[in-house]
Formats: sequence, C-alpha cells, structure tokens
Amino acid sequence: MSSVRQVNIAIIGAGGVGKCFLSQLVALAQRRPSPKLVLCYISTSKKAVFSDDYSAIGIDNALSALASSSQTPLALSNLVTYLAASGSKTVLVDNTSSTDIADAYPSFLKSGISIVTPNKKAFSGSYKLWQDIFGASAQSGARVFHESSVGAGLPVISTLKDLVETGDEVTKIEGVFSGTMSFLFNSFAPTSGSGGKWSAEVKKAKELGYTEPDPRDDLNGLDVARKLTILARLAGLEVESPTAFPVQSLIPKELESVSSGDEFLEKLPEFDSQMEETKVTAEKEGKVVRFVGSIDVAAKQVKVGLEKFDRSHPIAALKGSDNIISFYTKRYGSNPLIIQGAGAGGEVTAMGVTSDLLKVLAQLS
Ligand SMILES: NC(=O)C1=CN([C@@H]2O[C@H](COP(=O)(O)OP(=O)(O)OC[C@H]3O[C@@H](n4cnc5c(N)ncnc54)[C@H](OP(=O)(O)O)[C@@H]3O)[C@@H](O)[C@H]2O)C=CC1
Ligand SMILES: N[C@@H](CC=O)C(=O)O
Ligand code: NA
Repeated sequence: MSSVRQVNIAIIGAGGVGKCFLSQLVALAQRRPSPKLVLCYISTSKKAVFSDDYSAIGIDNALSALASSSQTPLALSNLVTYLAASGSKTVLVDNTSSTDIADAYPSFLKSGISIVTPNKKAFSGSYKLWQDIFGASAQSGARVFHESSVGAGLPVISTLKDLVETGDEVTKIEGVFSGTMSFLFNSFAPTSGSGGKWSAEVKKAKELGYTEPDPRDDLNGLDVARKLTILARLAGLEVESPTAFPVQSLIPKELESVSSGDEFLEKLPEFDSQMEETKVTAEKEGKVVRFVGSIDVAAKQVKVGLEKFDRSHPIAALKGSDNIISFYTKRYGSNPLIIQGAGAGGEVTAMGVTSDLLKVLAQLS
C-alpha cells in the first residue's frame, strides 16, 4: 500500500505537448485517486499560476487559469526553492525545449524534485551535464525519466535501458528518428505518386505539431543528432555533444543566417528546387531519399543524414510521422529488435510523459 498520500506536480510549458499532457493528467487523476495529484505550479514563458500555500490549481481549469493570470514565472532558482519547501514529494514536468530549464535539472534533482520530460536538451547537452543529472538523482533519490525525448511515446529509451541493464550487448542502432523528417519525406518523395512541394510539407509538419518550436531545429539535423546522442550515451558511448559527429543539414545555405523561424518558413519556397534535385537524383536510380541516423557502438561512430533506399525497403515504406528504430544486439543476432510507430505529435508524446510520471509515482510509493 502507498505510503505517499499526496504528490505535488509542477508543469512548465503548455504548448502542443503540454496541453495534451494536461488532459491526460485529468484522466489519470480520475482513474487513480491515490496518491492525490496536486498541481501547485504551471507556467509558460510569460505567465504562471501558483500560490504561497501551494493550494491546488484545478487541473481541468489550469489553461484558463493561466490565460487569465497576471503572475509571471518564478526564476528557476526560486522555483527550486518554492517546490523544495512544499513538504510533499514533487515532480517537475518540463514540457518546453528550453536549454536554461535543462541546465537547472541538477538543482531540482539535488533538492529532491523528480523530473519527467520530453525535452532533449539536458540529455544531449554536455557530457558533464549528463553526469551531473544522474549523479544528483542517485544522491537524492529523486527520479528522472525522459522516454519522449526519443521516438515520442514509443518505448525506445525503456527498451534500450532494459537491453543494457539485462546484460545484452548493443552493437548498432539505426533507423528514422524524426517524426518531422519521416512525414516530410513520406509526403514529398512517396514510393508512388509525385508528392507535394518541400516547403509546403514543412509548413504542414509544423501545423500538425510535429516540428520543434523552431522547425529549423529539425531541418538542420540537430533534433536527430540530439536523439542519437542520448541513445549512444545509454548504449555506453561517452558522446560529448550532438555536434561531435557528422550531421547533414537540410537548411539552404542562403537561409542559414535568417533570424527567425517565421522568416525562414516565408523564404523557404524560393529554395524548393534544391530538395527537388535531391529527390530526382534518387528517382533516376529507382530509389527514394530518406533522413536516417545510425550508431555503430563497436566502432564508436554516429552519423545523421540523407540516404537513398529501394522503394521496397521498410524505411522507404514508412507512413505519416512514423519512426522505425532497429536495435542490433548480441542476443537478437542478425534479426534486430524493431520499434515502429508515430514518432511525433502532441498526444503520443504526452503519453510518454504521462507513463514516465506513473513510473515516478510507483517508485515514490
Ligand atoms: N511535438 C512533438 O511531437 C514532440 C515534442 N517533443 C518535445 O516536447 C517539448 C515541447 O514541444 P511542443 O509542445 O511541441 O512545443 P510548443 O512550442 O508547442 O510548446 C512549448 C511550451 O513551452 C513554453 N516555454 C518555452 N520556453 C519556456 C521557458 N523558458 N519557460 C517557461 N515556458 C517555456 C512555451 O511557452 P510560450 O508559448 O509562452 O513560449 C510553450 O508553452 C520540446 O522539448 C520537444 O522537443 C518531443 C517529442 C515529440
Ligand atoms: N520535432 C521532433 C519531435 C519529436 O521529438 C520530431 O519531429 O521527431
Ligand atoms: Na520514446
């Protein structure tokens, strides 16, 4: 039986993923009355809702409370102090892509505050930050889970951890790791038919909530590089950063210095011919082009970029925002363990965050 009666929840970020997480939290609180989940803090980058006595913010009214609030977010060091002083077990849910918040994870964890997040920045930042995060967690007992930082809700991180922790030897990880890139190439260069214009598909991917807040973070290959950094570290490689290995960018050279994501999207149609050329070159060989990544654990090599595939290849045949991730291991031999399914989108990403929250609750009890 649970000894913890109440768990405080603090949420930062109420965008595409954050809103879906909130609705999953409403359902979770209804399904599982114990421990009582008390939302004591919620913020976006401009607004916040919280009170000195930690009184519960109605989870189902949190968005309207945020919209009408005149409070501004606490500075991160003050948020650590505020949450640590509540006297209850607390979980921070970081639904942003903020590097500043990621850099503060060790402080939250040292203060006993557990973290669940789809934000890749902390786990793909410097190797020192990685060590500080897991060191702080081991020291305080606070938990940290980040399933949705790779493959959205797909069980990619938990599977890799299980393989490693049960003593299997992971030799290679490869596949399609970006929901945005999958969607873009599946619709721009389909295995049959002609496909849409590159810039129009990029705009659609953003509207569907698949891209990073700034879609250039997807198109420059860094989002995939961040995911591979996380997986490589879990597989035992001390990768220093997502720029420590070759990463192909799909940003036209002429747009590299554009200042905002909006201006980038506005100008992108002028450069559609560049991606069209790449597509036609592959078509002349009877192939399609796809954006993939791989980690060769033995050779300690990680790479991210475009490759050509036969139309019958499982990577060429993906649909929508699907990811496909193959784990080659000693136990699985030449037939890899394969995980496939939607790799982006609010609901499936929030599902990974909610299931991480359940893991924390199980371990706090
Ligand atoms: N979308 C997807 O399919 C997937 C997303 N992820 C990850 O989930 C995270 C969220 O993505 P998504 O919901 O799509 O992004 P959105 O841009 O839709 O939402 C981001 C939210 O975070 C808030 N925010 C940003 N910076 C700060 C800050 N410094 N302090 C407080 N709040 C902040 C924003 O507030 P404001 O509006 O005021 O700026 C906004 O509410 C990202 O890390 C992303 O990589 C992971 C897997 C899949
Ligand atoms: N922008 C990312 C979101 C999930 O990590 C993607 O498209 O995969
Ligand atoms: Na995942």
